[in-house]
Amino acid sequence: MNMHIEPESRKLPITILTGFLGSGKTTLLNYILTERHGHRIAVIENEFGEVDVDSDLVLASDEEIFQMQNGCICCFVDVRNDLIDVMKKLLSHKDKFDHIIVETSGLADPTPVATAFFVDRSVAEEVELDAVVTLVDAMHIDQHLYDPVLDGSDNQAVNQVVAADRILINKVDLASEDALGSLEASLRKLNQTAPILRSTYGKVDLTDILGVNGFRPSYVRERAEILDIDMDDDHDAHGHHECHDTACDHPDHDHGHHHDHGHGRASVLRPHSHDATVKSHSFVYPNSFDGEKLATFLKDYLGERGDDIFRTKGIVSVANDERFFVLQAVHKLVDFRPDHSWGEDVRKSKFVFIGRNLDRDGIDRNLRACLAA
Ligand SMILES: Nc1nc2c(ncn2[C@@H]2O[C@H](COP(=O)(O)OP(=O)(O)OP(=O)(O)O)[C@@H](O)[C@H]2O)c(=O)[nH]1
Repeated sequence: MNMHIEPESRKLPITILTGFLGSGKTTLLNYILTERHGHRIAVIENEFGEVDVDSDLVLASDEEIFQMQNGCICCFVDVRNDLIDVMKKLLSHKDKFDHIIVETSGLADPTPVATAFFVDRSVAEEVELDAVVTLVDAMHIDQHLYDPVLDGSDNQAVNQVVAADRILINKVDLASEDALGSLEASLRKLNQTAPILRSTYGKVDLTDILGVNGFRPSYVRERAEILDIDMDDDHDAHGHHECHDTACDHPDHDHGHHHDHGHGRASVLRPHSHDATVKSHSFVYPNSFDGEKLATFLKDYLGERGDDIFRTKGIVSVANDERFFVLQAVHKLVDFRPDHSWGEDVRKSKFVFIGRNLDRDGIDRNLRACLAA
């Protein structure tokens, strides 16, 4: 008898995890990766800033983690093509996973990321978007939703809320019940349909955000049209590149001009303007720091300039201490604490500062002044 075996019909669900800088995406991811939930998850991360800090902060587990650091996932068609390449690799051993999470950088618009999965036909046949999950920092979101500097240009904090299929207000421990109520009301004005959930340190019932089948393709199609993204064209992996990210300071990226290596196709991505005033600067030092001096500098400096400096992260080697220290700051809120031992790893310290009006030389000078004698 001739048996006809059906090809695997179930598509691999993808969650796009987004949210402004410091909203708690990595925290939620770590919660997901360490929680027993029955899903086998692969993670694709796109970090903002050329020195990778996040991979040191994601808790190691059986899951597979792929870093994509060559630019902003929503701006660069090349990066979205890389996403497709990573996806193809994952699909080649898809028996190992039953869910993929794509964590966008904090300044990304999730819509161009979502469209990437429709553009490549071979991938589109095998995956389906489960939901765009947007984290909102209960303490800091207002200053980004109503950012006066962005008057008239694309506001990614707003876009992230508008595109959400699930909104997770995180850091509820830092906001009053009244503030949470009015935040919910303003989020509801931006997005009438997405369920709004609350969490502290990303702790949420995972069945509310994973495997929810909450994605709205019609919304993405509409928004793709506004962004001039052609979702019906089947692109080759490296066909087209438009670069407009003015924020990333990756050495390979020249943001002063517009370069387009199109091959005569219709435009794939019309430039959407990230906030050109937001920059990222990274610093790497081979020597160890005086922990107390550094902690004092960070508290004072960010206390003074933390309105403009949105996000600071670091992995720090502190003299006479076996452990590496983790720096996590969101605006003026600084957390600097020891983590586990360096073990065999080569000690070095790396910092990323993201924000407006960054004084690169001044930060470098100040950090050097905190190095151990
Ligand atoms: N108080 C409080 N702090 C939180 C909560 N969730 C996360 N944090 C802290 O907020 C900081 C930023 O969290 P991350 O998870 O790294 O944020 P992120 O969205 O991944 O940041 P980017 O990668 O820069 O976009 C860290 O210091 C976290 O420990 C929360 O619910 N309450």
